[in-house]
Amino acid sequence: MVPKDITITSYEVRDIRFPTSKSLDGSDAMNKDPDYSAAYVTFYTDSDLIGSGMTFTNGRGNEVCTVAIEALAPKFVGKRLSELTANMADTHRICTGDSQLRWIGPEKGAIHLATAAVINAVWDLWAKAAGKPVWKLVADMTPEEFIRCIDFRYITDALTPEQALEILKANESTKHEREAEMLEKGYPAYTTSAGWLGYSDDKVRRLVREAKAEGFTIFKQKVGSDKASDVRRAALLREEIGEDGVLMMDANQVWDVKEAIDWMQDLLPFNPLFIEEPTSPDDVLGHAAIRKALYPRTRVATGEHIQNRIIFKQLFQAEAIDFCQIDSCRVAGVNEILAILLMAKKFNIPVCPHAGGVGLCEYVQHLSLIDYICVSGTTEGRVLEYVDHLHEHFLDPVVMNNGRYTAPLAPGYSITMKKQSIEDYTFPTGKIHQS
Ligand SMILES: C[C@H](O)[C@@H](O)[C@@H](O)[C@H](O)C(=O)O
Ligand SMILES: [Mg+2]
Repeated sequence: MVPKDITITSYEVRDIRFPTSKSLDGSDAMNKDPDYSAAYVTFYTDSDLIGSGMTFTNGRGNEVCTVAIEALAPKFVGKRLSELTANMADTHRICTGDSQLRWIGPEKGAIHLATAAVINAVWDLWAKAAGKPVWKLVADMTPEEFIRCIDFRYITDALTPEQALEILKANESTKHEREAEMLEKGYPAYTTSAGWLGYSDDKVRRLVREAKAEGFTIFKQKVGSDKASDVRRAALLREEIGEDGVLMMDANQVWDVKEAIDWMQDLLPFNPLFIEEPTSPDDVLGHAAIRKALYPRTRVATGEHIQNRIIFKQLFQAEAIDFCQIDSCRVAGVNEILAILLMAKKFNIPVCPHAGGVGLCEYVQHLSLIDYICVSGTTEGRVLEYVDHLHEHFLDPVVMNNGRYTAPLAPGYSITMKKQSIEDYTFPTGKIHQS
């Protein structure tokens, strides 16, 4: 039974790790043997409902993030859901404005990853209480309710609340058409999981063929470790996907600015749509320089390590990127994402969310639907990342159909893990970690 207003009564934090390094799933030039991990929080309430949230890390990063979540979660105990959701911008500041903690951010690093976990858990609870998936909860908001979720501090020089309202109001009367279209067709996706760096050429070839048979036409290749093998792999991928297939490349931050420009000269003949994370995520002007040197032969994408809305603002202002790859749990959850979606719309940059990790596909399907239905109003030039790993651990896993995400219908944020998976993969006590 769901009482009229529910109260958070306690929380639990888990360090959940999946040994993906054994198969090199998720491997790239910077993260050679990642263990996909979730620093996972559950809010228990005085009802049957629970709020689930997580942030993504690789392996031992979980040790730090679970402690950071422990520092934030107690602030939510005793709070009524209605008081947290009445003004989500204020709820954001419960985490980002605590002067006992703010010094270790602000709004970046482990404390911000932890903020994402707890804020997303509130969204999960809110949506479950409303009986809707998160995307629908947001799609049903008025423009005024939508912008009440956003902390506009530090971004009003690029986007004012009034301008945000204007964007949302312009889409209001046609929202239901786009919602119906998404329910019918789903959101277009690309796959990264055929192209992990540590896979053999034979495995890549087999996985590309399988993905093509499943309806995928857009593929991402990992680059940046060894130029000769990048070129060989790119030729293999082009051969498999043909000139009509779309190829993306991802360097995961391994290069200096000039090195990125030079290295890409040998890969440009394979016609990559973009080069992702060519250099440090903090280097706004470096991205701008790389973009200037390579445009229009290829474009620049980044976002999975962009720490907050402020850096996204600067990337937009500096014309440093062509694709904005929001990450659902690096910035502070749905609230901050809404701010970034609106800025991207204003600067006319397509949003193609990052999803290479555990739970990220489950999260971002909601965000792309919100983007399409409420903010951008188009899927043109937009495609949502998909990786084919670990979905079986979630109660409401993503459902793919012909290379598209099917709109999720279950109430919540699709991020609640199965009890057995939580037990088995909790580090170090879970059964999976005993051998
Ligand atoms: C370690 C991870 O698998 C990354 O390689 C992954 O997030 C990747 O950058 C991506 O774009 O999906
Ligand atoms: Mg990437």
